[in-house]
Amino acid sequence: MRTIVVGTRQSQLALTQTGQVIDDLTRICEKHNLPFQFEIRKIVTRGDQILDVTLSKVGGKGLFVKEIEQAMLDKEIDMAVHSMKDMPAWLPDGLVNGAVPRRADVRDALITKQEGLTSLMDLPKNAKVGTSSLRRASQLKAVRPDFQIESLRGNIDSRLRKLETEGFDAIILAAAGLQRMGWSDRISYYLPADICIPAVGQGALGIECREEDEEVRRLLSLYNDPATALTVQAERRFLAELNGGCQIPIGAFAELSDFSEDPAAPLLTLTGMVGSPDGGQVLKEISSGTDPEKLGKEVADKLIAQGAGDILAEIRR
Ligand SMILES: NCc1[nH]cc(CCC(=O)O)c1CC(=O)O
Repeated sequence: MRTIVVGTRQSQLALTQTGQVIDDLTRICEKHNLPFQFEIRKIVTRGDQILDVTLSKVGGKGLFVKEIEQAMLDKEIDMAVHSMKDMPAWLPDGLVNGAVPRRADVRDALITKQEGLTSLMDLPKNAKVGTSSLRRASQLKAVRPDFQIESLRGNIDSRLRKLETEGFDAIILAAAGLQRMGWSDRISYYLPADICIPAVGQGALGIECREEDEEVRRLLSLYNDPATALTVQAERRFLAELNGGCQIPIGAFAELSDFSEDPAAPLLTLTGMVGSPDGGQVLKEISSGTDPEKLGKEVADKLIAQGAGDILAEIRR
């Protein structure tokens, strides 16, 4: 019996996600009679150590995954469960994304003190809104230029506490994280994905493993959800094309249409956005196609033709 060591960050969300993935994999092993058991190894990443300071100032992509990837290359762990949106667009040599499980909710959610919200227009004038995501700030300011956007850092649990202690009218979090924690009753309003385009990979998980580990790869292929994998592939190609990390106001989400003519090559629709942090400019493009790589590149090219490169250059300066 092989023990597969699963690396994870030690935030509540990371531990919950890893536990849920191990439960799913255990069920798959029972069903297919595979001789594996699982063990969790907690790893502190640089991103966890510097949650209080401005992450974008520290720079670098993959602040939450680097140490975990090194442990995998060093064979201290065999696989790792990541939030897909924290994964850099490129993986290091020797590692692969072995499975993309079925995606949860892709949308961002508003958590407010006021109840019964039916739109962003229901929030008071000059509302103080907490988010450190330039992507969220840009898209909210585009609809409500009066919003006072203020930085909000930390794990999901500490961000929820800050809604009360720091006097925000609203904070924004990914719906998926709250749902996985069993806290979806805190959500007052789901932001429609076409108004606030989610982060690339939002709501999805990525299970990373060593390229040469055939046993683990075979197990993970049984856990992969092909539809989610295709949509995430288009979004990530889009991100790679714009050379984006999570600290840049870029968003994208892809959907599979079920009215496809050819079931072997389902039709994907990808919406992408690049915005300025003050919401003064929000560029959006949408395209459809069957090849996720071509589609990701096509939407990125259309945004660059609209001037997305200038917005991104200004932010990276
Ligand atoms: N950037 C942090 C992060 N990374 C993954 C999630 C949870 C949602 C997901 O898996 O997409 C969150 C929290 C948030 O953005 O609210």
